[in-house]
Amino acid sequence: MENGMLNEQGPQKARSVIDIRGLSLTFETNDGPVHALSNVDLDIREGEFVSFIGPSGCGKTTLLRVIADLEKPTGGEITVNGVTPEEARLARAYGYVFQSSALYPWRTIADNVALPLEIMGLSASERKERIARNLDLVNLGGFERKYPWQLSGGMQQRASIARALAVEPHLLLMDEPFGALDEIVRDHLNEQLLKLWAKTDKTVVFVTHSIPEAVFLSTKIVVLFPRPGRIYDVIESDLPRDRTLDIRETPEFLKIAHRVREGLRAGHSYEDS
Ligand SMILES: Nc1ncnc2c1ncn2[C@@H]1O[C@H](COP(=O)(O)OP(=O)(O)OP(=O)(O)O)[C@@H](O)[C@H]1O
Repeated sequence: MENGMLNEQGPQKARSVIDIRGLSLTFETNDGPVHALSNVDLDIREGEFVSFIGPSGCGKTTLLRVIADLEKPTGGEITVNGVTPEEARLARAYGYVFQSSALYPWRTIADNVALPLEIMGLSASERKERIARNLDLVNLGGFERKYPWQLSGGMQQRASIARALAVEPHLLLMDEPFGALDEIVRDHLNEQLLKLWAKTDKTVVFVTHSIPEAVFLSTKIVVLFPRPGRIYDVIESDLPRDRTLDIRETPEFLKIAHRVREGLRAGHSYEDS
């Protein structure tokens, strides 16, 4: 089963941001080759919120890292904003949010957000303005002088999102940013992230293990399969873009969640349990 329901509301006509054709990546290891990705085709358009979901080891993080030019593919084609991932990285085309917040404990929240801006060579006044604006966007205004260890896990992740946003990329790459948080905090951050997405009109690529998270957030859900890592299903969501958590009780939501679960079941092996 590949390529599903067509989305009448989706941004089909929008500009292509990520274009992937026949992409493969094989890691050579002491135990032989690991086919992390095999023959992946994917088109991500401006303004979409795309989630990668699949069993452990199916290549979700690897695919995100290829987009970010943190891994080189061994076959196929990929463009990001119409150029190579390396050119896109050098042009600071994306912000990257890691699984753990990856904030520097010896820097205040403001100084953590400032770091990429210092590397970009922005002036002190421009840095200050961007720090304030992006901390406000994630509701962390007033926490500039705190150190990461003085904040909760959810606040730390919001700070790392502010840091990724501060370079003002149109593309946000997020690798399980809320995976380590409890469900209530995760729900709250999911809502905030959707609001932020609506407000800033970014393209988001988001890795998750959670079906409700993927369905709640996404305009498109990509279900991956392991050994070798490949795309099993692409689901274009027909949920309205403007959503609140209540939508999770609706038949439309449950229908999509069911289809994602079917895909995950098909790709799951009991070795993973
Ligand atoms: N640097 C590496 N060297 C060798 N093998 C690797 C490397 N990085 C990833 N792999 C392998 O590639 C496959 C895909 O890994 P990846 O981390 O992308 O999966 P994932 O779907 O993100 O998994 P998880 O959900 O557990 O984070 C796995 O079999 C993994 O062991």
